[in-house]
Amino acid sequence: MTASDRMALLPSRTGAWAAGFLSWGPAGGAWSWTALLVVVVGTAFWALRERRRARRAVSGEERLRTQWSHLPAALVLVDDHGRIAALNPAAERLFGYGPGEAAELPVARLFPDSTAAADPHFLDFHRKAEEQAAGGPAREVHCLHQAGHAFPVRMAVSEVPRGPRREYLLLFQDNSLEKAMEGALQRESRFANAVINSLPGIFYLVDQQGCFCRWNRNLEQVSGYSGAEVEELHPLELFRSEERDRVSRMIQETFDAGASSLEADLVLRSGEARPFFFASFRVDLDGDRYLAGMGVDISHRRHLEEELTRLATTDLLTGIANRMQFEQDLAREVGKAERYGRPLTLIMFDVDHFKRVNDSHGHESGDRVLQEVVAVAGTRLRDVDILARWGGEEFMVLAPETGERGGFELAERIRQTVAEHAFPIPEQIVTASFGVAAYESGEGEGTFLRRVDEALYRAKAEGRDQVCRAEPDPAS
Ligand SMILES: Nc1nc2c(ncn2[C@@H]2O[C@H](COP(=O)(O)OP(=O)(O)OP(=O)(O)O)[C@@H](O)[C@H]2O)c(=O)[nH]1
Repeated sequence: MTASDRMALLPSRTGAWAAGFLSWGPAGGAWSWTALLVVVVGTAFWALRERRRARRAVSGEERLRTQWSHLPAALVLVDDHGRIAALNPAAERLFGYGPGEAAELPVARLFPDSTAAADPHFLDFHRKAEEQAAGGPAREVHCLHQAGHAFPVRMAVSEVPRGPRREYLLLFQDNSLEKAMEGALQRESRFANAVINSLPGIFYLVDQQGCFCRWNRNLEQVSGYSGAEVEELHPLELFRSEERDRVSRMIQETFDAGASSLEADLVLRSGEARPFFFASFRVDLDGDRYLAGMGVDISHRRHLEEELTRLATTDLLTGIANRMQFEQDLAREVGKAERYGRPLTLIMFDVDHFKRVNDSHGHESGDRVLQEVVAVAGTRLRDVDILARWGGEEFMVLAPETGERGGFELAERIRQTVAEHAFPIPEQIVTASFGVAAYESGEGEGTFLRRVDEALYRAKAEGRDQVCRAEPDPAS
């Protein structure tokens, strides 16, 4: 098929014109073909360029529109009359408006009255845009949801030049999640503080430099130090100087082994020392180590323990040391006498014919006599001497730093005082018999006791109301 044939296929008038054009010319139509080719190719290039340009323009606009629609941040365009020119979908969702619903509304509708009341220039977006451009921070504001509730957001404003007029782009970042987390954190912190403050004892958290990081109200109330003073305190300052090594070791042990406990006296601001039980444990937090712990006031327990010890070691009738306590004292003093070669004397005495006192005046009177014997004997003793009830109507005096002669004289003084004392039992003289033994190096408590007992026995046998010296131990 020739070109003419092809043209013939075109609609009649165009075909006729084209067929004429193509057959015109000196080269039998060849020039016309070339010209046509140039025109067609040129037109095609022009059309292609225009199409690309148009496509570029369209795609730029589309891209903007896509970004406007898909940006997670909420954007509101406001004209210089304070009317909303446009909201992106994120803004519509944030403020609760349907598509296009908020257009043309006054922008003030997006904020609660309280916001404007708090800042009369709040709606002066020009000023805000200038502040923002000068590096001012995005501000936290409250916005108004279409449903009527206010919510916190962060707002940044920028000015968009639009010919002689201005528009403002408001960018909102919903920080309600941030606020909710902040609130949750504050609640957590309040909860932790409430727990710490409701602990029955004192709570402390100390870092490795020995600074108090946290503590509860009890610590301030019990110690008498204010919060500001606690901040300046080193934990060791709360203990007596002689206990600081022990406390220091506990602190080290806690950091090394993870936990430890100790009983020590807490020295209060007033200077009073109060016994506490401390249980501490190590806390590893963000690469740092802390010592956390609790201290419980054990004054009551300590008092009960002391009371129990007193009851266990004291004779209830007379209030002096009982036999168990005396045996401990004797062992200790004998040990000292052996170690330092110092003199030690033991006196044992027994109320004479005490059975008769009971029989004649009753057991209660007998008790009173025993109490008065102790009181009377006590007047003759030094502070270092130990008076104890050995059992029944038998008593012991242990006189450290006292030889046989001094011990004999002491026993004689006690004997005389008892014999001269007016006991509350009419017509009956109360006397006592005494044995005295000076400690012999190496004999031990057993022999020492046996010798003094034998001396007392002799005093009884030889007529009572007298003092007898102990014989030396035949085995020594
Ligand atoms: N009231 C009273 N009597 C006690 C107590 N302990 C022991 N007695 C009495 O002390 C008396 C001791 O009597 P004896 O051992 O016979 O000795 P004594 O009568 O003192 O005679 P001699 O020791 O030989 O001079 C007994 O009657 C005991 O009941 C006490 O705590 N209170």
